[in-house]
Amino acid sequence: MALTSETGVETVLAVDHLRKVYNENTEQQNVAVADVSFTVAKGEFVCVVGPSGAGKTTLLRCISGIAAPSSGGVSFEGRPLTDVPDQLGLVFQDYGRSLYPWFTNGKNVALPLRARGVAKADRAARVAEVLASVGLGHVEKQYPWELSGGMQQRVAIARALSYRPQLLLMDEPFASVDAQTRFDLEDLTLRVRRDLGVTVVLVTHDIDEAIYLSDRIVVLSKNPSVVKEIVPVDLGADRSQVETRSSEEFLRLRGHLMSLVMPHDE
Ligand SMILES: Nc1ncnc2c1ncn2[C@@H]1O[C@H](COP(=O)(O)OP(=O)(O)OP(=O)(O)O)[C@@H](O)[C@H]1O
Repeated sequence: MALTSETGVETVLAVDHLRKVYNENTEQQNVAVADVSFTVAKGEFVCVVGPSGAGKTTLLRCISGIAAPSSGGVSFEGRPLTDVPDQLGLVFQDYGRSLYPWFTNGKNVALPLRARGVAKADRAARVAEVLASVGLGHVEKQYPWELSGGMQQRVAIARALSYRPQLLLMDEPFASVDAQTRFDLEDLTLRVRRDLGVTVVLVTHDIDEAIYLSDRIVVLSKNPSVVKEIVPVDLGADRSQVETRSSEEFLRLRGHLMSLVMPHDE
């Protein structure tokens, strides 16, 4: 049964005293995540920030069920996570390696649907719908290498959304594109999240990006990481790149987050 928070909103994800040690009990032992706990409510947008090497990617691997925690755990919709759940969409930084160059964009988007046994006619309709939702209805028959980097990442986002996930996990998804494309992809992600009601957890190095996108920001300490602070972002539902980023509240949050993640504060 799904848990509910004090506010009565359903908790989709609960990370409970998660610890991840690589190469445990060997000379190469490395505590990547020391002790991290937080929850994510249904429909919420949560960003995870922290210094380089803090264990952000490791945390996301554990949340997605790709890697097993050394201790502590993750619950998804009230059930302990033991595998990669079907209701999960994943988007990584490296779209160049996540799309298959020998498949058309449409076929790339259809892959998870095939894996889940969705019938051919439904697959075709779903692919067309989801590519249109990221503004790429016209590239279905083309190949990834015929598109710009930003367009390829939109195809990767469409693929993650194709099976209508409850939870979208994104690891530095906009780090490999230029600044203007990055703003466009941020706005696309906010729109998709609003239209589909999907819950999002996104890892980023970029404090401004985290503030622009989030309802709450989980700030990790330097490695081995613990949660330093969970910062609520009270910027309203309607955000715009120019106005939101120049608002007083945005600048206040930026100052606060900088003081949390800068090395002198450790
Ligand atoms: N597969 C692995 N095997 C062993 N150690 C690993 C592995 N993956 C990551 N690590 C180590 O775990 C620590 C945390 O790495 P991780 O990539 O999770 O951090 P990060 O916060 O995402 O880093 P960055 O911000 O630089 O991308 C680092 O010391 C890294 O070397």
